[in-house]
Amino acid sequence: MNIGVIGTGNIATYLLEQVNENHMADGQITAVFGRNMEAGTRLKERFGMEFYTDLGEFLSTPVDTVVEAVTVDAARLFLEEVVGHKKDLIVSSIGVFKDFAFLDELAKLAETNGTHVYLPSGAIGGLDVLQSARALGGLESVRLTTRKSPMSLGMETDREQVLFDGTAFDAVGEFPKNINVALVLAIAGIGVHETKVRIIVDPTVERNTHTIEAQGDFGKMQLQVENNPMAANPKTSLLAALSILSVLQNKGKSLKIGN
Ligand SMILES: NC(=O)C1=CN([C@@H]2O[C@H](COP(=O)(O)OP(=O)(O)OC[C@H]3O[C@@H](n4cnc5c(N)ncnc54)[C@H](O)[C@@H]3O)[C@@H](O)[C@H]2O)C=CC1
Ligand SMILES: O=C([O-])CC(=O)C(=O)O
Repeated sequence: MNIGVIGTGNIATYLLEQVNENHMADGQITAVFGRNMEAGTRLKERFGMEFYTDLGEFLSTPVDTVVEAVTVDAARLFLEEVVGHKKDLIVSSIGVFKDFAFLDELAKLAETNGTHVYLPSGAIGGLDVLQSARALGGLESVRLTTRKSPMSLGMETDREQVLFDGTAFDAVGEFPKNINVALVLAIAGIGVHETKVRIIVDPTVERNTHTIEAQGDFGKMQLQVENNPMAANPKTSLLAALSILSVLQNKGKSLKIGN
């Protein structure tokens, strides 16, 4: 598998380390697209892939799978063209699907082009439970409580404070770099306006902690992940990068685990 990566930041660099240096997936990152020439040249020298600042040129290379690792706003600019070029797509910035119609469009384009769009579970879990729970429409409520350190939220404070309490839709609008998890939860569950989100800044925690509570015909679920932040970008949890690596590892396999 020839893999392309959009982005030259933390997740992009982590994937280059794990795939090209440590051979932790069945394939090679052969091309990276980004806007930062200096970062791209540095990555090229270290990991041996090609670097492109032109998206069309990047997509004309023989990559079969593209990983997006930029930002919610930048993802909106690039994703359609990736699927349009008949590439499989793995999305990190799930917040881009706050516009649900865009996800629908992208999925239809992928179907027409015979490709796949992957939404990794990222920095959370429980998506299997939510999808099973809603199989007959009986999932009633989903709530996410996210607790992060001031550093992870890019702010300074010495007291615990609820920064946001509302819907997944509004959460992504206000915290696009911190709450992609709310969107994947909404997509797997009951939607962006029905999924409730609370974001708390807490100077006593080091880990990015996500607690998911769901209820429905199936019963109840409570799931908490306490994520170690990544050194290169403490806004992002290691589990988020690992989940993309895991999609790459499982992609070609005949055995699928979980729904
Ligand atoms: N799904 C999930 O659970 C999670 C998703 N994320 C998301 O994953 C994405 C990547 O995260 P990191 O690598 O940690 O972020 P990062 O900030 O380290 O890297 C993002 C890179 O995107 C580049 N970029 C921004 N706008 C661009 C544009 N218009 N064109 C080209 N490049 C552009 C920046 O230069 C930067 O290098 C972010 O959107 C982040 O919010 C992060 C954590 C969890
Ligand atoms: O990495 C995390 O813990 C969650 C995060 O930033 C996001 O969902 O955007």
